[in-house]
Amino acid sequence: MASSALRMAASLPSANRSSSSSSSPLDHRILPSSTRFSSNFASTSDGTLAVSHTLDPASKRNAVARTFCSGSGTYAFVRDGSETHSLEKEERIGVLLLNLGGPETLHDVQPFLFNLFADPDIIRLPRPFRFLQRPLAKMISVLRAPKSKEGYAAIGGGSPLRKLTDEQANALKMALEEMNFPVSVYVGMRYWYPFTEEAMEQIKRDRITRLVVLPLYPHYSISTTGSSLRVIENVFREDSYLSRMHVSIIRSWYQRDGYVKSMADLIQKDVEKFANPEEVLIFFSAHGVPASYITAGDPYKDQMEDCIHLIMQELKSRGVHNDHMLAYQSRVGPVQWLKPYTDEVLVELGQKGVKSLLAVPVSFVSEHIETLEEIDMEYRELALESGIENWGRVPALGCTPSFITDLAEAVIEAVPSASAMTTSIFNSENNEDNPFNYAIKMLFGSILAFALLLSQKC
Ligand SMILES: C=CC1=C(C)c2cc3[nH]c(cc4nc(cc5[nH]c(cc1n2)c(C)c5CCC(=O)O)C(CCC(=O)O)=C4C)c(C)c3C=C
Ligand SMILES: [Fe+2]
Repeated sequence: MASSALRMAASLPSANRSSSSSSSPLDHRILPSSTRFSSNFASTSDGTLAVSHTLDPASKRNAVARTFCSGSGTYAFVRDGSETHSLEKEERIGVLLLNLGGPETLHDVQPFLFNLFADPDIIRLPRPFRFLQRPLAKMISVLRAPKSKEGYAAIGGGSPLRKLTDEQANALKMALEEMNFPVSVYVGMRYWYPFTEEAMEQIKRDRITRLVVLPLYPHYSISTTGSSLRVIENVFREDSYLSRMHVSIIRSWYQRDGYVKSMADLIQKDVEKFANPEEVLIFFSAHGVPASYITAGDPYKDQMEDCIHLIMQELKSRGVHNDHMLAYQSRVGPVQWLKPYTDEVLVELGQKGVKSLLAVPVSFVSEHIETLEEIDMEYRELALESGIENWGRVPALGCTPSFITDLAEAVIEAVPSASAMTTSIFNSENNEDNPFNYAIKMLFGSILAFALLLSQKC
C-alpha cells in the first residue's frame, strides 16, 4: 500500500509534495533541571546524560511532564513517578501528526478512494487473494467516486483537511515554542498528500533523533491510527537511520483532561445558544466502523463510549444535566456497521417528539466532508423533516487554544518514553498472531470488499 500510494501520488502533477510545517532542522539541547522534581544526573561513558527524576507525588496527574529553560537552552522532563531516562545531549525532536488526508479537487476523488480501498486495514483479503487488492480497490473506487464527488462538490470542490491539519501543526509548534520546547512538526496523511512516507523522508533529512507520533484521531481504530502506524512501521523497518531513532507513540488521547474539557466547553457554549437549553438533546455522532472490526479486537467502540462518559461527567460537574445519545455515521456498503446508525436515530428521535438537538461530531478534530456535508446538510435536513425543530452542531475542535495546549503537553509527556523502534511499539491491537482474530478479520474484510463491489449504494 505504501508504494501504491506513492505511485498514485507520482501520477498527479498538481500535488504539492512538501510535508514539513517547519523550515529548518532543529538543534536542541536537553539539559536536566529541577523544580518540582528531584533530579539526579551524571554523564555516562557513551556521551549520554543519565537523568533520574522523582516526581512530586502530589502533582502526578496531568503534571507528568514539565519543561525548563536553562542558560544554554532547554529542557528536562519526566513521566510518571520515579524513572530514569538516558537522554542524549544533542537532540532534534520531531512531532509527526498522522491524519487521513482528503482529495483537494474533484479530480483527486477517485485516486484518493483507490488509496483508501487498497489499504489492507480497510479491506483485508485472505493471503492467497491479496493479489486482488489493487484491482478490487480500483473497481470499488470507480464505482463510489460519483457519490463521493457529489459530497465534495457540495463543500466547495475538495476536502479542507490538508489546510486545517497544517493550521493545527502550526498552532502546535507555536504552543510548544511558548513552552520553551521547540520542535519540528510534520504532517503525514494516510491516503492523500502529504503522504506519511513523504513526511518520514523529511524527518530523516532533518536528522530528527526523537520522534513523537501523534495521530489526530482521539480514539484508536485499526482502520485509522492502526493503518497509519502500519505504514510507519514498514518505513522504519527498511531504513537503518530511522530504525535507530527513538520514537514514542501516543495511541489514543480521548481520556486527557484537556481534550475532555475542551469538548465540554464547546458543547456547553452551544447548548446555551438554544432558546430552552435544558430541553436540548446532546447527540454525539461518531464515524462508524464495520461491526466486524470490534469482534476482531478493535478498541474503538469501547474508547468512544468511555470518551462520551467522560465528557458528560465533565458537563454534569458544571451543572449541565441534558440528556445525551451516541450514534454512528458514515457507513459505506451494505455490511453491518456499528449501531445505532445516526440517520435512523434522528428519524426516531423526531418521531418521539424531540424538538431541540445539538449534534456533536466526536471522532475527528477538524471539519471534513462528514461534518460539513453529511451532518450539516444531510442529517440536518433529515432531522428537520422528522420533526426536530431546533438544530445545532458543535464545531470541530480545530485550533481551539485549550485543545492545542493539551496536545502540546501530551507531546512533552511522551518525549522521555521514546525508545528505539521495535515492531511491538506499533501494532499491539493490529497483531495477527491471534488466529481467531485473524480469521474474523479475513472473513469480514472479504465480505466488506465484495459487498462494496456489488452494492448499488457505492
Ligand atoms: C475516526 C475516524 C474514521 C474512521 C474510524 C473511519 C473508518 C472508515 N472510513 C471508511 C471509508 C471512507 N471514509 C471516508 C472519508 C473519511 N473518513 C474519515 C474518518 C474515519 N474513517 C474522515 C475524516 C474522512 C473525510 C476525509 C475528507 O476528505 O474530508 C471516505 C471518503 C468519503 C466518502 O466517500 O464518503 C470513505 C469511502 C471505511 C471503509 C472505514 C472503516 C473500515
Ligand atoms: Fe472514513
